[in-house]
Amino acid sequence: DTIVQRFQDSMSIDDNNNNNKRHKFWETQPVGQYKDVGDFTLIEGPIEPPAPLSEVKQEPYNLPAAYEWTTCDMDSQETCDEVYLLLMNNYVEDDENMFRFNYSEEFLRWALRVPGYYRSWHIGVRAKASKKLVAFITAVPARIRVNDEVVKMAEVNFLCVHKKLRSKRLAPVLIKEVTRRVHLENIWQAAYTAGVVIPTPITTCQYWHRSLNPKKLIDVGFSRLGARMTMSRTIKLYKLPDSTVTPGFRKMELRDVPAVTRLLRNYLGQFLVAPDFDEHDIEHWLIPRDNVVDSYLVESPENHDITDFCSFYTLPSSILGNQAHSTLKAAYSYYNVSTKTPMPQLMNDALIVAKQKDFDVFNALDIMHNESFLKDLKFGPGDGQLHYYLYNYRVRNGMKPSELGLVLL
Ligand SMILES: CCCCCCCCCCCCCC(=O)SCCNC(=O)CCNC(=O)[C@H](O)C(C)(C)COP(=O)(O)OP(=O)(O)OC[C@H]1O[C@@H](n2cnc3c(N)ncnc32)[C@H](O)[C@@H]1OP(=O)(O)O
Ligand SMILES: CNCCCN(C)c1ncc(F)c(N2CC(C(=O)NCc3cnc4ccccn34)C2)n1
Repeated sequence: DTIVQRFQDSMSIDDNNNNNKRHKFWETQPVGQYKDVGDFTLIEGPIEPPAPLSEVKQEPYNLPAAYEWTTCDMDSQETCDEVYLLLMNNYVEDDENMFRFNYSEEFLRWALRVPGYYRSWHIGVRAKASKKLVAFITAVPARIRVNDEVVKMAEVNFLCVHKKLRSKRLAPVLIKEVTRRVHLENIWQAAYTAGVVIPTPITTCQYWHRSLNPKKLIDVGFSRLGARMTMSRTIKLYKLPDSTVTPGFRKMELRDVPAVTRLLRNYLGQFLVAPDFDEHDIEHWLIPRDNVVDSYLVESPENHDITDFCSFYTLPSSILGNQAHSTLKAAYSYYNVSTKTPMPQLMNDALIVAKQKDFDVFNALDIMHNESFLKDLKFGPGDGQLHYYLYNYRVRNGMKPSELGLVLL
């Protein structure tokens, strides 16, 4: 057992070629573990059975003495302001710390007050002395179909610890507390996404970006001038018509909910993992809301059938340390269905509307059938990957992004 051998052992990647990072918290959780990858004896479905509610821990987990739990009532303007500011100053940044998500207050109310939501799942941590909000995590109920099983799940999001309280193992406490509160409602599975790799992604998606305001994107460092390209040539390359081209293309309205529900349920049925939306869900998630979500459909001029649908949500980013621009206005592709209008034409109309609304960039993941329009419509691959996770539910290995029909905010 020479020094060299010990060094080699420490540097060895473990047997199934995953990074040999220790996950002291995630190794204790009912999630696919790295050692399970490639083990085809494991069957699809829950990893642990539900526990009797009497066995669920009744009281909250312990926090460090200086901190206390708080439930964030998003109906309260004051609390909503606190949540907005915590996230605006401490939420997800890109690897070069040039941008930070700036979810708006109306977006947060939309994302959190969903049909059947539990206020107790909007969890904050305050410093006892100052009452300052220093951490946050949320869950909302959702019915997610995995293959042929519709499972009641919690969608977990907005996990955030103030920059000054990082690397103190607070995140595992927040995750255990939201898990406990979800268990109290007799729900045993969850879905979540993250830019980080933890045990174990069910699939990993690539972000693609379509420039709408290339000059600003280059000025702020979001994109770079292409080789052998001038700025004027770049602006011309991304130019879009002033108005949409598809006959019957119009904004979605309340009266369209039944038809859009049928269209979207039918479309999402083909993916391995997808939401099981009913009309109430569709009304909440897809009726247009200024600065939050935009939805359009194609109503056939002949017989008034609704044949196609497209939608995107508004998620600006703060631009950190740029004199000329403070905000990047980004649209994120949401749910799109094409049964008559070719996907590239439908999504080009979405780009045209986004440009009309002064968005700087239109982002899309390579999930569902998005690959069918990404290249045609001049999207470029981004540097950000988004990993999808299920908690306490095993899916068969090697799911592809194109088999995924779920978009989290
Ligand atoms: C049945 C119901 C179940 C419900 C729950 C389902 C699970 C939900 C899971 C959450 C879904 C969230 C979905 C979103 O919101 S993804 C967006 C996450 N938020 C941000 O990135 C905002 C900026 N960053 C921060 O605020 C902090 O860095 C956070 C809070 C992220 C970590 O704080 P900090 O940096 O101070 O670290 P620590 O010392 O406290 O803790 C270190 C431990 O935490 C693990 N870690 C780090 N980042 C993440 C992450 N994004 N998901 C899961 N785990 C994460 C890490 O691997 C390590 O564990 P292990 O590697 O040693 O094992
Ligand atoms: C938990 N909810 C997951 C979804 C949150 N979403 C939208 C997200 N999660 C991770 C990402 F990697 C990401 N990307 C969009 C791509 C992008 O635009 N990258 C440049 C950029 C501009 N602004 C920011 C802010 C933060 C990170 C990268 N940024 C990469 N999007």
